[in-house]
Amino acid sequence: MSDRQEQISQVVVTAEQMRDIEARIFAAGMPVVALMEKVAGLIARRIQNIYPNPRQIQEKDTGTRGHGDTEIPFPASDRLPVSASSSFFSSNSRIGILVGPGHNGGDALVVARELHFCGYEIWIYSPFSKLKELTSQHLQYARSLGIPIYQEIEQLPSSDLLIDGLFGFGLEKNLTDPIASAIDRLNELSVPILSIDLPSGLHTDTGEVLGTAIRATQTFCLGLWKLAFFQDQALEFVGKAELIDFDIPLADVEAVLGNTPKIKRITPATALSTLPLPRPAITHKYKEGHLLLICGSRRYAGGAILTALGALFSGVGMLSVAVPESLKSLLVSHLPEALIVGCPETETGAIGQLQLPAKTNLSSFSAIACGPGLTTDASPIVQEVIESDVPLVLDADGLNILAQIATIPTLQKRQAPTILTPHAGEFQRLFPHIADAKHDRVKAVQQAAAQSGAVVLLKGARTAIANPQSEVWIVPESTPALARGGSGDVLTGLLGGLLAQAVTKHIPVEDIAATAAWWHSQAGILAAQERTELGVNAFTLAQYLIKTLSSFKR
Ligand SMILES: NC(=O)C1=CN([C@@H]2O[C@H](COP(=O)(O)OP(=O)(O)OC[C@H]3O[C@@H](n4cnc5c(N)ncnc54)[C@H](O)[C@@H]3O)[C@@H](O)[C@H]2O)[C@@H](O)CC1
Ligand SMILES: Nc1ncnc2c1ncn2[C@@H]1O[C@H](COP(=O)(O)OP(=O)(O)O)[C@@H](O)[C@H]1O
Ligand SMILES: [K+]
Repeated sequence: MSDRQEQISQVVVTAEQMRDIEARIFAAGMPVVALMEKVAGLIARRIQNIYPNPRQIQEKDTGTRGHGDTEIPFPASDRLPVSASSSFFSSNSRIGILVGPGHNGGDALVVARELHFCGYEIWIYSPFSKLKELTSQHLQYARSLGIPIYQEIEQLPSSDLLIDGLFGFGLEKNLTDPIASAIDRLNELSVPILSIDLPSGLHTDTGEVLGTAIRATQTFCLGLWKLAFFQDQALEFVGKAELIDFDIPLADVEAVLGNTPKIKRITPATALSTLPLPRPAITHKYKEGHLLLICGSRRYAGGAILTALGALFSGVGMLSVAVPESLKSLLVSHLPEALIVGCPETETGAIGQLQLPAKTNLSSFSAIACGPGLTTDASPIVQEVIESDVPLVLDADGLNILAQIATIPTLQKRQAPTILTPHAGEFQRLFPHIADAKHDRVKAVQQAAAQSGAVVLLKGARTAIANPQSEVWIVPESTPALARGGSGDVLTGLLGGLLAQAVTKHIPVEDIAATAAWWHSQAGILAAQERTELGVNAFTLAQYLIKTLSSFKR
């Protein structure tokens, strides 16, 4: 990947930012019509690559080279094998093109024309009577070529693939009938749908469904990643997401977003560069961070083991684990290398008092991670660590206790860095006044971090991390295999272990939170690839952490 591609792949934009970036390109002299040709040309070639026309394949096999036999500038890796690709199309490789009133429709019409010339059988669905001028011209030309055009949903012939160019980032208000019910009917056809730029009907920034939306099998996001692609609620509409890079100059991106964009996609390069690797040759265990984990109760013993395993695989120099006395022997048997601190417990089996080894206090540790499996009976312990001056990760019951004692005023008193790792339910308890949590996770996490002064890592299908300056890091890919009890405990341990190392190496806290979340998701992805989505229990996930890292480092 070139430096430019790497930088582009980190960028995430809102509709307004995308409009401003495009406006700069047009103002600099790039004709709108030329850009549309370029973008749609790339889309058309990509479609030929993924869904080769069986007629072309036949011609190739028999040595006759027909029109459209141009070089395809994409790797062939995701091209279907010839036999499979031939069978993707029933017999006639028929593609239906859905055309909206704006330039998303214009893009779709250029794709229609190009695929028509490549021998695909094309029909067009154009339900709007008023089109933008350029779109209207492309429709007129398509008509002149004899491509059938339908206005009514009832008239549509069958197809093997639909290309959705109804709306892109220009959609602003809710869709209403008749287009809304047409979209519902298109979704019911059980034909694969490839959306151009964005599944039509989704809000470009929040990913909310504006009335109704196309359920795409695959979406080609044009130019720069739009924010909707990383909002959980959009994922079931987006399908497989891919960026079509059409050479937006970095200078224009920077002019609109500034040198440090507010929202960034975490890439392998950014995540790996934050890891405390390589280790200096001359070091010792206390220089590589000392993490104190405070977790577990008689009721929740397993959570303590999982958190400790996550920490173990972070590579942290020293690991101490404070648990209720009755869990000590269990923890020792699972983690012979950790220092297990048995603590006096309450009647209910929660940690009643932190009893650290002689000559040790909380300030002896580089970082503390506290919460998994504690139960809310451990409230005094959580208050004690919050009052300490040690960098802190709070999760699970640590967060529930924080919510009980008032999140924002409590955190504002802290001097050392704090990372909160709530899932959506815990987030709601911590920040009940943040109304955006349900319809805009990214905005919600920004607000939570700004108000509390903590780094907030909001877990979900696409985990988002924000710092108090409202900068956001997004984990761009993950797997639902992680939706299992205990996966979050592994993350807390991993993050705690990385934080302890980061503190000694002066790595920014928010960067290490982003790296931990990315690593955790990648381990889930690799484990799911090898074991299916059903085979990734939390214990297994922890075992995949190091394997994942070495697969990237190779
Ligand atoms: N200018 C270009 O040549 C380029 C075009 N691109 C494409 O252009 C798209 C943006 O184009 P536009 O700004 O024209 O916007 P869209 O094509 O996304 O949609 C806007 C059109 O839909 C109408 N509309 C909006 N909300 C509606 C509603 N609720 N019900 C019915 N009609 C509604 C508007 O009146 C307008 O005509 C991008 O998504 C992308 O596909 C760019 O990606 C690449 C460069
Ligand atoms: N649908 C999903 N896709 C990807 N990751 C998910 C999904 N659901 C949950 N996760 C991840 O799994 C982990 C679950 O953590 P959490 O809710 O704290 O569970 P637990 O407390 O049982 O460990 C988080 O890292 C979260 O981001
Ligand atoms: K679209």
